[in-house]
Amino acid sequence: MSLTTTLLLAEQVSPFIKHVRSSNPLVHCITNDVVQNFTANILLAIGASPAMVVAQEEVADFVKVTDSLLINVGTIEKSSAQSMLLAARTAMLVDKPWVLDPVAVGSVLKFRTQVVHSLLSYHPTVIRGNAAEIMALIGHKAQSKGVDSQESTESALTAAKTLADQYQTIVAVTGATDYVTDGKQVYSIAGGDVALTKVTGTGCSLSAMVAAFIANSSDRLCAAASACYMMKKAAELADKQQGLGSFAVSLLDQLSLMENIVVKEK
Ligand SMILES: Nc1ncnc2c1ncn2[C@@H]1O[C@H](COP(=O)(O)OP(=O)(O)OP(=O)(O)O)[C@@H](O)[C@H]1O
Ligand SMILES: Cc1ncsc1CCO
Ligand SMILES: [Mg+2]
Repeated sequence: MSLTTTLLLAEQVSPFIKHVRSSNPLVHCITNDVVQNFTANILLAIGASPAMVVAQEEVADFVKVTDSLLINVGTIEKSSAQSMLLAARTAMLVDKPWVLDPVAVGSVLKFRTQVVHSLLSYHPTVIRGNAAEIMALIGHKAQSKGVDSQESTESALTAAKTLADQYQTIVAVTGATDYVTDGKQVYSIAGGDVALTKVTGTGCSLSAMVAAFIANSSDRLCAAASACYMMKKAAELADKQQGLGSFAVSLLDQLSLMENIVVKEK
């Protein structure tokens, strides 16, 4: 299976950034306890409206009135798992785009792995994960350390294409270079900064950004890739001199200031 990889260009990204700001999508987030606040602020910075609604009694009704849904299994428990399954099933039934972030899925953490496999049957629009997570989803052995990948995205590219084909979905596998594929086409996005791996929740928040970008979009592949591009570009522009705390704030600043991709291609 050899597919050509296309470099995503700045001019392809700008319309998606503008679309999110002008349409202000309501993004329903069922995400982990570590990243709730950071994720909400990142969504606000790009012009989306976050809402963290988790109760089993509420998720089905809420999915129907939102523009997209994010499910992230990072700190999954029995009760939140039921909410995730109900929300994903509803999203499929009412045709709402949704993103699955399969945090730390794999052989060690059996409960989340089982739930993630059930969630896959509800047809996620996009799966966004690091290399180890994407490899684990198709049963490949992958090196990871808790929530962090120790695999390159290049070694996960075949797994990403297989997964996209198998579930008729879009897979975004992120790392030093991000690859976004629907199994037919692959976009690659290089750059960013390694500082992104030193602040918790950048991947989780990127998954939320992908949810915002695919809302009300007819080109979901390019929309998902554009979200990846925006995160990398903001990290390049953010201040890395003052330490990681300031970097996290500066990343939010850069996302909030970005109206366009005005930076020259490398
Ligand atoms: N070595 C690297 N150089 C540049 N950017 C990177 C590197 N590794 C990851 N990134 C970027 O960091 C962001 C998060 O991706 P990553 O694959 O680390 O997600 P994750 O493991 O799910 O993260 P988290 O657990 O923090 O949510 C993405 O924008 C990705 O492009
Ligand atoms: C650190 C951590 N643990 C569970 S979820 C999460 C956030 C980054 O994935
Ligand atoms: Mg992750």
